[in-house]
Amino acid sequence: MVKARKYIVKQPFVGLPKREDFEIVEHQLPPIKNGEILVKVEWVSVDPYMRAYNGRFPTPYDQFGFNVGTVQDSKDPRYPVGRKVVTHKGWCDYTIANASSETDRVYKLPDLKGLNESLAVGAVGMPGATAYFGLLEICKPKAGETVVVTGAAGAVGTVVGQIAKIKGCTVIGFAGTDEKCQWLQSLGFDKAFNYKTVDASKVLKEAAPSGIDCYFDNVGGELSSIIISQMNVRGRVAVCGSISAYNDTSLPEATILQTYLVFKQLKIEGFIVDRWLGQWNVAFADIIGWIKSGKMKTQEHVTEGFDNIYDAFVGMLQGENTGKAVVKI
Ligand SMILES: NC(=O)C1=CN([C@@H]2O[C@H](COP(=O)(O)OP(=O)(O)OC[C@H]3O[C@@H](n4cnc5c(N)ncnc54)[C@H](OP(=O)(O)O)[C@@H]3O)[C@@H](O)[C@H]2O)C=CC1
Ligand SMILES: C/C=C/C(C)=O
Repeated sequence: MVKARKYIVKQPFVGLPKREDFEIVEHQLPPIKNGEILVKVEWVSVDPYMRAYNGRFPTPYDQFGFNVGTVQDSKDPRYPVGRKVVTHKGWCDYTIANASSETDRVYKLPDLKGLNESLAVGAVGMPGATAYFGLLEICKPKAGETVVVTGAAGAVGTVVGQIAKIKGCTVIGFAGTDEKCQWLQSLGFDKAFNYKTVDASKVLKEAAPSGIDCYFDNVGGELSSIIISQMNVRGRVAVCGSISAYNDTSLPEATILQTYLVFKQLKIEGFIVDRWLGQWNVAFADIIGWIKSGKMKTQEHVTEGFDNIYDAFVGMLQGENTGKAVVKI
């Protein structure tokens, strides 16, 4: 019998999630049954969707999310002892998973060719696939076009901007500190602006005098309205998320965008990365190749310790991370 720990969400979040919204529960895992594996978790991911999806589930629920671990015991021959796996079993130190369960979402760790295993919840995981398919399938950027990305210094945004550079675009990022903006420029972004201090409308007119062709929207809100208002005819917007509003308790006032959508004939499309679930490996192979060849750089914001997952989560929502926020268990 293995003693395990996990985080349970006890009550719906109101505004920024509070420590008391969670409870750490210690429990004995039963012996595994046929088709199950026992996994020792090594890396846990903290992501914005854990906030965004909170209202959809009745409480209490086990905090879901991707993690990386090693199979310790197995009654599934596809996943022998020692096999590295990704699961969606969330914030826990040991877990029992079933690879045939849609919610457990077990898959073999991709061949990372020597890269850090934690990347399997970042650039070579769900966030990387989000960037890859959202940009390439919805924005469809062409060489020479101008791409803007918000949330640019985060897990998804850093990959979006670097893929756009690889595709020959001019890339403008928005992020929440001057340090993040300097780092983005060191990655090859043509311009990066601190959305908290600049006049976004003004800096965009200067940085993209011929207008914006593609916008990868991670944040929503007024910043996105300003960006969309400066798009070129037939511009494409991939709406990935709206983190600026996840902690809001009331609907904010909104700029009317229809004028721009109509007269600029914009295409604006929301998406969930699972649309391309069967093709994630294609994204992972390209991203691993770009990292190995030096065309793409990754950075992680690592928090140590199971007891600190809540702090890592709230820190990420408040912008403490540069690159992907992960927790080492
Ligand atoms: N559609 C899909 O399938 C998916 C969507 N997403 C979405 O992509 C977005 C980015 O996720 P991810 O890369 O994992 O997270 P990040 O690594 O970017 O972390 C979140 C970042 O959001 C920024 N942020 C917080 N509050 C605000 C605000 N009020 N305005 C602007 N930015 C803010 C912070 O950076 P800063 O310092 O710059 O403010 C923070 O670091 C989210 O909206 C998420 O929900 C993610 C995965 C899949
Ligand atoms: C799968 C993730 C979705 C969002 C909105 O973050």
